[in-house]
Amino acid sequence: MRRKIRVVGAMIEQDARYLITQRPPTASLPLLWEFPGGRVEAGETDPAALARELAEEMGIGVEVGGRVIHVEHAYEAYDIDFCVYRCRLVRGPIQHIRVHDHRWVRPDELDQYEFPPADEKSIAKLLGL
Ligand SMILES: Nc1nc2c([nH]c(=O)n2[C@H]2C[C@H](O)[C@@H](COP(=O)(O)OP(=O)(O)OP(=O)(O)O)O2)c(=O)[nH]1
Repeated sequence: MRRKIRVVGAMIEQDARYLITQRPPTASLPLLWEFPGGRVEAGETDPAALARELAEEMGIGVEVGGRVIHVEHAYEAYDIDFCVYRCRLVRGPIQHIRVHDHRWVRPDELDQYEFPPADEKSIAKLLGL
Protein backbone atom coordinates (compact mmCIF):
# COMPACT_ATOMS: atom_id res chain seq x y z
CA MET A 1 0.00 0.00 0.00
CA ARG A 2 1.19 3.50 -0.75
CA ARG A 3 2.26 5.67 2.15
CA LYS A 4 0.06 8.65 2.95
CA ILE A 5 1.61 11.65 4.67
CA ARG A 6 -0.32 14.44 6.34
CA VAL A 7 1.23 17.83 5.72
CA VAL A 8 0.22 21.27 7.00
CA GLY A 9 1.24 24.63 5.55
CA ALA A 10 0.78 28.23 6.72
CA MET A 11 -0.59 31.17 4.77
CA ILE A 12 0.79 34.14 6.72
CA GLU A 13 -0.21 37.57 5.46
CA GLN A 14 1.29 40.89 6.42
CA ASP A 15 0.69 44.16 4.55
CA ALA A 16 -0.84 42.30 1.57
CA ARG A 17 2.23 40.06 1.25
CA TYR A 18 2.54 36.36 2.02
CA LEU A 19 5.42 34.54 3.63
CA ILE A 20 7.00 31.83 1.48
CA THR A 21 10.08 29.79 2.35
CA GLN A 22 12.65 27.92 0.31
CA ARG A 23 13.38 24.25 0.99
CA PRO A 24 16.98 23.36 1.83
CA PRO A 25 19.23 22.11 -1.00
CA THR A 26 19.48 18.70 0.69
CA ALA A 27 15.72 18.13 1.25
CA SER A 28 13.33 16.38 -1.07
CA LEU A 29 12.04 18.88 -3.68
CA PRO A 30 15.27 20.87 -3.13
CA LEU A 31 15.17 24.68 -3.30
CA LEU A 32 11.50 24.80 -4.23
CA TRP A 33 9.44 27.52 -2.55
CA GLU A 34 6.51 26.61 -0.33
CA PHE A 35 4.10 27.60 2.38
CA PRO A 36 6.11 26.94 5.54
CA GLY A 37 5.09 23.87 7.52
CA GLY A 38 5.72 20.15 7.42
CA ARG A 39 4.53 16.72 8.44
CA VAL A 40 1.93 16.12 11.10
CA GLU A 41 3.16 13.60 13.67
CA ALA A 42 1.02 10.76 15.02
CA GLY A 43 -1.46 12.00 17.59
CA GLU A 44 -0.83 15.66 16.79
CA THR A 45 -3.54 18.12 15.74
CA ASP A 46 -2.99 20.19 12.59
CA PRO A 47 -2.66 23.51 14.49
CA ALA A 48 -0.18 21.98 16.97
CA ALA A 49 1.89 20.53 14.12
CA LEU A 50 1.93 23.85 12.31
CA ALA A 51 2.98 25.81 15.40
CA ARG A 52 5.73 23.25 16.11
CA GLU A 53 7.06 23.23 12.53
CA LEU A 54 7.19 27.03 12.29
CA ALA A 55 9.01 27.27 15.62
CA GLU A 56 11.51 24.57 14.57
CA GLU A 57 12.09 25.93 11.06
CA MET A 58 12.16 29.68 11.71
CA GLY A 59 11.84 30.33 15.45
CA ILE A 60 8.53 32.16 14.95
CA GLY A 61 5.26 31.98 16.87
CA VAL A 62 1.88 31.98 15.12
CA GLU A 63 -1.81 31.86 15.88
CA VAL A 64 -3.41 29.29 13.62
CA GLY A 65 -6.72 30.34 12.03
CA GLY A 66 -9.11 28.70 9.60
CA ARG A 67 -8.30 26.16 6.92
CA VAL A 68 -7.98 27.67 3.46
CA ILE A 69 -7.53 24.57 1.36
CA HIS A 70 -7.26 20.79 1.50
CA VAL A 71 -5.73 18.86 -1.39
CA GLU A 72 -4.44 15.39 -1.99
CA HIS A 73 -1.49 14.88 -4.27
CA ALA A 74 0.35 11.78 -5.43
CA TYR A 75 4.14 12.11 -5.44
CA GLU A 76 6.31 9.31 -6.80
CA ALA A 77 7.10 7.79 -3.42
CA TYR A 78 3.99 8.69 -1.42
CA ASP A 79 0.67 10.52 -1.34
CA ILE A 80 0.26 13.70 0.65
CA ASP A 81 -2.84 15.02 2.31
CA PHE A 82 -2.07 18.73 2.43
CA CYS A 83 -4.01 21.35 4.42
CA VAL A 84 -3.19 25.05 4.39
CA TYR A 85 -4.29 27.28 7.29
CA ARG A 86 -4.34 31.03 7.66
CA CYS A 87 -1.95 32.04 10.42
CA ARG A 88 -1.01 35.27 12.16
CA LEU A 89 2.60 35.97 13.01
CA VAL A 90 2.75 36.84 16.72
CA ARG A 91 6.43 36.32 17.55
CA GLY A 92 9.56 36.86 15.44
CA PRO A 93 12.06 37.51 14.08
CA ILE A 94 12.28 35.00 11.24
CA GLN A 95 15.45 32.92 11.48
CA HIS A 96 16.72 30.53 8.82
CA ILE A 97 17.01 27.48 11.07
CA ARG A 98 15.66 24.81 8.70
CA VAL A 99 14.67 26.95 5.74
CA HIS A 100 17.12 28.06 3.09
CA ASP A 101 15.56 31.48 2.57
CA HIS A 102 12.29 33.38 2.90
CA ARG A 103 10.41 36.14 1.07
CA TRP A 104 7.31 38.26 1.64
CA VAL A 105 5.58 38.33 -1.75
CA ARG A 106 2.52 39.87 -3.33
CA PRO A 107 0.21 37.33 -5.00
CA ASP A 108 1.11 38.70 -8.45
CA GLU A 109 4.80 37.89 -7.76
CA LEU A 110 4.16 34.22 -6.96
CA ASP A 111 4.72 33.14 -10.56
CA GLN A 112 8.40 34.10 -10.17
CA TYR A 113 8.88 31.24 -7.68
CA GLU A 114 8.82 27.52 -8.31
CA PHE A 115 6.45 25.59 -5.99
CA PRO A 116 5.79 21.84 -5.63
CA PRO A 117 2.89 20.58 -7.77
CA ALA A 118 0.66 20.09 -4.68
CA ASP A 119 0.59 23.88 -4.18
CA GLU A 120 -1.18 24.75 -7.41
CA LYS A 121 -4.61 25.15 -5.80
CA SER A 122 -3.36 27.24 -2.87
CA ILE A 123 -1.68 29.60 -5.30
CA ALA A 124 -4.78 29.83 -7.45
CA LYS A 125 -6.74 30.74 -4.35
CA LEU A 126 -4.31 33.57 -3.50
CA LEU A 127 -4.66 34.85 -7.04
CA GLY A 128 -8.44 34.79 -6.62
CA LEU A 129 -8.87 32.24 -9.40
N1 LIG B 1 5.62 22.56 4.17
C1 LIG B 1 5.18 22.33 2.94
N2 LIG B 1 5.34 21.10 2.38
C2 LIG B 1 4.87 20.93 1.14
C3 LIG B 1 4.26 21.98 0.43
N3 LIG B 1 3.90 21.51 -0.80
C4 LIG B 1 4.27 20.21 -0.86
O1 LIG B 1 4.11 19.45 -1.79
N4 LIG B 1 4.89 19.84 0.32
C5 LIG B 1 5.40 18.50 0.58
C6 LIG B 1 6.91 18.43 0.58
C7 LIG B 1 7.20 17.25 1.52
O2 LIG B 1 7.02 16.04 0.80
C8 LIG B 1 6.07 17.36 2.53
C9 LIG B 1 6.45 18.22 3.70
O3 LIG B 1 7.21 17.57 4.58
P1 LIG B 1 8.53 18.25 5.16
O4 LIG B 1 8.68 19.65 4.77
O5 LIG B 1 8.60 17.86 6.58
O6 LIG B 1 9.51 17.50 4.29
P2 LIG B 1 10.69 16.64 4.73
O7 LIG B 1 11.87 17.49 4.59
O8 LIG B 1 10.39 15.91 6.00
O9 LIG B 1 10.54 15.65 3.51
P3 LIG B 1 11.47 14.44 3.21
O10 LIG B 1 12.73 15.08 2.74
O11 LIG B 1 11.59 13.67 4.49
O12 LIG B 1 10.69 13.74 2.13
O13 LIG B 1 5.00 18.03 1.85
C10 LIG B 1 4.13 23.27 1.02
O14 LIG B 1 3.61 24.25 0.45
N5 LIG B 1 4.61 23.38 2.28
